[in-house]
Amino acid sequence: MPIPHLEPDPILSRPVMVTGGAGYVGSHIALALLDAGHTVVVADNLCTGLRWLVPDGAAFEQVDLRDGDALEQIMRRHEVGAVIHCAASTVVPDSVADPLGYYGNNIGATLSLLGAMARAAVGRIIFSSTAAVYRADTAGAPIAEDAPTDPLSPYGATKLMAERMIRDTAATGILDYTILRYFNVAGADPDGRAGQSTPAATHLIKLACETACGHRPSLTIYGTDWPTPDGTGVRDFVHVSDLAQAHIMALQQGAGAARNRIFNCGYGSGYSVRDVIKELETATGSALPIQTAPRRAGDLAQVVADGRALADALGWRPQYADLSRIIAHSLAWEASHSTTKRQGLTGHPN
Ligand SMILES: NC(=O)c1ccc[n+]([C@@H]2O[C@H](COP(=O)([O-])OP(=O)(O)OC[C@H]3O[C@@H](n4cnc5c(N)ncnc54)[C@H](O)[C@@H]3O)[C@@H](O)[C@H]2O)c1
Ligand SMILES: O=c1ccn([C@@H]2O[C@H](COP(=O)(O)OP(=O)(O)O[C@H]3O[C@H](CO)[C@@H](O)[C@H](O)[C@H]3O)[C@@H](O)[C@H]2O)c(=O)[nH]1
Repeated sequence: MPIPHLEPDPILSRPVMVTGGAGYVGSHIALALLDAGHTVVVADNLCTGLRWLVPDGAAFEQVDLRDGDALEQIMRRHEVGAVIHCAASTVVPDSVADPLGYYGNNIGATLSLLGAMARAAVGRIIFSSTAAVYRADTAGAPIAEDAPTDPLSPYGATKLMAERMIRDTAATGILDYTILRYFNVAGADPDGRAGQSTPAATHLIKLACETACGHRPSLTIYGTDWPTPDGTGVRDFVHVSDLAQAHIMALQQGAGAARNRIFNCGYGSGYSVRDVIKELETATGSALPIQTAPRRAGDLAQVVADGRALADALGWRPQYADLSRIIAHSLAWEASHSTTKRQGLTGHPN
């Protein structure tokens, strides 16, 4: 059979813009892009991001995405070919307290970004979405991409609306998209180049590692009466470096298998809050100080991905699908970057 002649994808020879690239997930994506040989431009207003998390090899543009004119100029100046859109306000309870702030930032930034992409003829977007778009009563069994959506929180609603804006824009033919719905992101770069340093983070593994390193007095377990094997919440923790690889694959297959698709990003395995605590205690060799409290408003018993589509369609092969490695990498980052956290500094501690 003749071997088909595949044209090189012209988008891939141009720089990639990472919005939110000074944040937790975006900084790992920027590193993975650089490792894969791409030219990277980070666009971030540093509202929660940290300048020192932007890798040295990436260009940095401090810009609020809602300033569409500035964004368009940056895209033109760098000749950007594709955008990985991670920038957002991300804390679920904050979105309940301040829905208009969340709609303003997450919808406003995506609207402005899509407009700038249209004007600057940037033809591909990879979007950071979330498991929080799914309807709450789908939780229990692993969730596939065709499960019903109906977000519980304003945060989830902003992400679902942004997905819709992206799909409607793609339908006009001016760009292609891949939407990645992340489950619970955790871990840190295995080589210690990046990790979660967001001030006032709320994620379980981050807070557990802060407790293990003595930066907070105890970890609170929210709810011990969930209908799960040990009574605590169950989640699908995905290593941030595996997640970053999913973005590279989506970008590189954006004209093929990833074109105009939605994928869950999770391993399909659930671990409870108590599993996380046990794993951390094994890693440190000491007991973690713990308190218990009632269920947190808006929480679900179990949220686990059916992640087969990403593996089947794009060939995603996670390297760190193992809670002990996720915790080891998180702990190493927390221990080595403790100075920043303790002193509330924004500069790099080293
Ligand atoms: N961390 C998770 O568990 C998780 C799970 C699901 C989805 N996500 C999504 O992944 C993305 C990244 O999340 P993260 O955990 O890295 O959060 P983060 O807060 O560390 O990063 C967000 C970044 O976006 C920047 N930003 C926000 N609004 C901006 C604006 N208007 N203009 C320019 N920059 C702006 C911030 O400064 C920050 O650097 C978000 O879209 C989030 O919704 C994260
Ligand atoms: O101090 C803590 C923090 C969390 N938990 C529990 O740990 C689990 C995970 O909580 P958390 O790490 O806060 O993540 P989620 O609430 O599951 O939400 C995350 O995962 C979603 C995707 O599933 C994303 O959309 C959200 O942005 C992200 O915060 C839940 O059962 C919580 O009740 C505790 O018991 N104690």
